[in-house]
Amino acid sequence: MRILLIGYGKMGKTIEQMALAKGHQIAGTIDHTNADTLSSYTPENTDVAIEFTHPEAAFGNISYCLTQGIPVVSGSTGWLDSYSDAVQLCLQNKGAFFYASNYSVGVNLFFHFNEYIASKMQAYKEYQVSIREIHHLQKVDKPSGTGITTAEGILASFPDLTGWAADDDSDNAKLNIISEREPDVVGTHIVTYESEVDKIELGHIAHSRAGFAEGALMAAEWLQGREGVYGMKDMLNL
Ligand SMILES: NC(=O)C1=CN([C@@H]2O[C@H](COP(=O)(O)OP(=O)(O)OC[C@H]3O[C@@H](n4cnc5c(N)ncnc54)[C@H](OP(=O)(O)O)[C@@H]3O)[C@@H](O)[C@H]2O)C=CC1
Ligand SMILES: O=C(O)C1=N[C@H](C(=O)O)C[C@H](O)C1
Repeated sequence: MRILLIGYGKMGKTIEQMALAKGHQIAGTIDHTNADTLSSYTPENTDVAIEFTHPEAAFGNISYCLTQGIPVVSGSTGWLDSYSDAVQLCLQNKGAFFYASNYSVGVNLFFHFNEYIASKMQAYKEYQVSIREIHHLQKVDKPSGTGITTAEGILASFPDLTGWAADDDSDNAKLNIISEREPDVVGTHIVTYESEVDKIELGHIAHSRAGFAEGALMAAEWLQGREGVYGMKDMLNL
């Protein structure tokens, strides 16, 4: 595949290495220094775009790909207020759009187990549930996209909770997502159910960015020849 890397930072560079090792070609790379060159990419020179940028840039990049007919895989977080607009654009243009807050297969298994555990734990009101996410100091958004997806998986089974709160345990009707930033942490997510007498935890710790890159490349390959809006549950049959 000829892959356009929109975002050539930590993720873009990890995906580039892995894509080349698998025999794919890099159609081009986009960062702040050459953002104006995005308009030179079309389905004639690009089979798929993989977009890992920034909350402010993601929707514009995805919109460009969908209106031009370039299948797009995005992993950017912090822009999901515009997700339904991206879905509309994809459907209007008969395009192909794949989105995941986290491309690691391990995290998607964690999401699956999280939903199952929440469906059991909702009956045990003595437990207080919370989420903790820990990331590197360069991360610009909080809570993490993965933290929010984890919260949504819990909230589906907890009708008494009215939503999630970012770093705020003052409202017991909200699921608190605690965000911590520490040097060099790739991505850690922990769900805790705590009572007076004990504690149950489910966690995922990423050792490197390889799992994210592998999943994004798998999604780019899987998206070839498809039309519509997809996520990891579709690809992994979870
Ligand atoms: N879904 C998943 O599995 C994962 C998602 N992520 C998410 O992916 C995103 C990127 O992460 P990461 O690679 O670590 O971040 P980096 O900061 O390392 O890289 C971001 C890249 O995007 C470029 N960029 C930012 N804004 C613009 C813009 N307006 N126009 C063009 N290029 C732009 C930056 O360019 P420049 O360097 O010139 O500023 C840089 O090349 C984040 O939202 C993160 O949360 C991260 C890991 C896994
Ligand atoms: O910014 C990161 O690094 C990561 N971002 C994603 C998120 O916000 O969930 C995924 C992963 O945890 C790494």
